[in-house]
Amino acid sequence: MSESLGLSAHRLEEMMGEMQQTILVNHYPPCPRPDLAIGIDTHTDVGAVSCLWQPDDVVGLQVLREGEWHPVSSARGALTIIVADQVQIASNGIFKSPLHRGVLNKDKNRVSILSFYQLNPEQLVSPLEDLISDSSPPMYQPTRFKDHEQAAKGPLSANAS
Ligand SMILES: O=C(O)CCC(=O)C(=O)O
Ligand SMILES: [Fe+2]
Repeated sequence: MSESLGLSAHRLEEMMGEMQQTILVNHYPPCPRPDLAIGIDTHTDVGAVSCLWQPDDVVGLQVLREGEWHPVSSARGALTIIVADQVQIASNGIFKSPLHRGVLNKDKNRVSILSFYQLNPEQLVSPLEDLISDSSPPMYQPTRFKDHEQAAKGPLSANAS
């Protein structure tokens, strides 16, 4: 990911500092009225990146793009990588941390397994200097991970001004 921004291979990782991995297993039981209920409501992931494994063929992850919800299916056995907020900040908005949600299914169980890469609570993340120029001013202020986690509600907003 760093190299795709024209940076050295570990630049994003260095900005994130020592990360810890949190594993989460979600179970979505069948729901007779999926139109009236939600599994996991709209959010962005707050850490660096999230790896999602959907072991069943039941699609439940949706991402919001241009005002529309799109299902995200994975090839069998494949991991889906979700860019999270800290990579959006460090890349100065080039990588986007998508709004997503988990929806329910009428007659099928669904399990999703996630590995979140979280930061040390004191870790300070700011847009990488190499990505800042007169034409690309910083979109975010340096923010400690614990403060971001606390404030995280809804979409990540540009707050450098
Ligand atoms: O179950 C899913 O596919 C998404 C879960 C999710 O977004 C989360 O736990 O943060
Ligand atoms: Fe999520």
